[in-house]
Amino acid sequence: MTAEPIVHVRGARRRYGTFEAVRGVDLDVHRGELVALLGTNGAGKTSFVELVEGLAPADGGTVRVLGRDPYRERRQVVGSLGIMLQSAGFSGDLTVAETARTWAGTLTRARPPADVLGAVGLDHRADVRVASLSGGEKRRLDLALATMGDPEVLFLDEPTTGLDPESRRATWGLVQGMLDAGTTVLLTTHYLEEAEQLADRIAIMKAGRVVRSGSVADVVATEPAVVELVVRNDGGRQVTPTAADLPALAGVVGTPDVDRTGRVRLRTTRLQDDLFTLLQWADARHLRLDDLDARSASLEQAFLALDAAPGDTDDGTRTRAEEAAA
Ligand SMILES: Nc1ncnc2c1ncn2[C@@H]1O[C@H](COP(=O)(O)OP(=O)(O)OP(=O)(O)O)[C@@H](O)[C@H]1O
Repeated sequence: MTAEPIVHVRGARRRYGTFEAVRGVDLDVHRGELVALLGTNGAGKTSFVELVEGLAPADGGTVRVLGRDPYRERRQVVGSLGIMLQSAGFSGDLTVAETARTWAGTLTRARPPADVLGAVGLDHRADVRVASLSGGEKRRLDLALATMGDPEVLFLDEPTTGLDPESRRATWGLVQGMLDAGTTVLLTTHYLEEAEQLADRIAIMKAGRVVRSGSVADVVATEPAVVELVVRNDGGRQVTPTAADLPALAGVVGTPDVDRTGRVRLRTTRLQDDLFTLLQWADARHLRLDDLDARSASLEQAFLALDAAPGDTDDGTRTRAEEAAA
């Protein structure tokens, strides 16, 4: 039997007045797994994550963390959660060390503050006032505090925004270490590379709904691969085929494009089958496929295609755009 997911959400909804920011979201996160929530600005990620963090009540649906309602049974779960918000709002007057010690005092069990600050590379800044930290250093302090209680479940809302590439990689290493130790993580991010690096599964939100979810490979597979090539005859001379000269391809999307230089470019949902057909076609005609470049879509291409696709919002509630138009 599959163990109960650590985070289990069905049909979650959240409204601000008449505007519905979270519109029936389902999501499971299993023990030791990292799920990354992606989506453009305003997609509803933070509004959703706050429901799971127990910071706001859902206006509909079921939200469970460690088997409990994180809002109504907050006292029972809060000690097992680590929460890194987009802006934590610590007092700027305290030093980094004082902030860490104060935070440790609020936890039932806390790792030594010096260890936690060391893990995020802030040990040498311990005596600096929080107000004097750079944006990236503040993010790292937020992460240190979120992980100080060795949480079973860690919520990270854009944890590496504003970090330089080195600190970003250091953060990924720290999160990976926590995953290896069995922590369950729900992460929101705008960095697709971060999701590719860390996530077991991703969920892409758009206008309050999850429009695609699965492993990165699953999500990327929904977007056509691209094939580019130049055709030459057996004497090495370039031949410029028209789209009609090319063989029928089972997975081709749209019409193959032949540019001014004779380079053929097509998109296909059946890369292997269509490459095989093209190679057979060329072989039978004593042609060569030169400069052949066949590549699966990137996560960025899949993400942008989903964002560009028209949304389905016909359920009686208003999206932001509909609100503005009303
Ligand atoms: N307190 C609020 N009152 C009214 N509308 C809100 C409130 N908080 C968020 N919204 C709206 O809800 C929608 C979703 O916002 P949310 O912050 O959840 O998106 P997000 O995906 O986290 O965006 P970002 O990537 O920019 O952080 C947006 O249209 C936002 O303007």
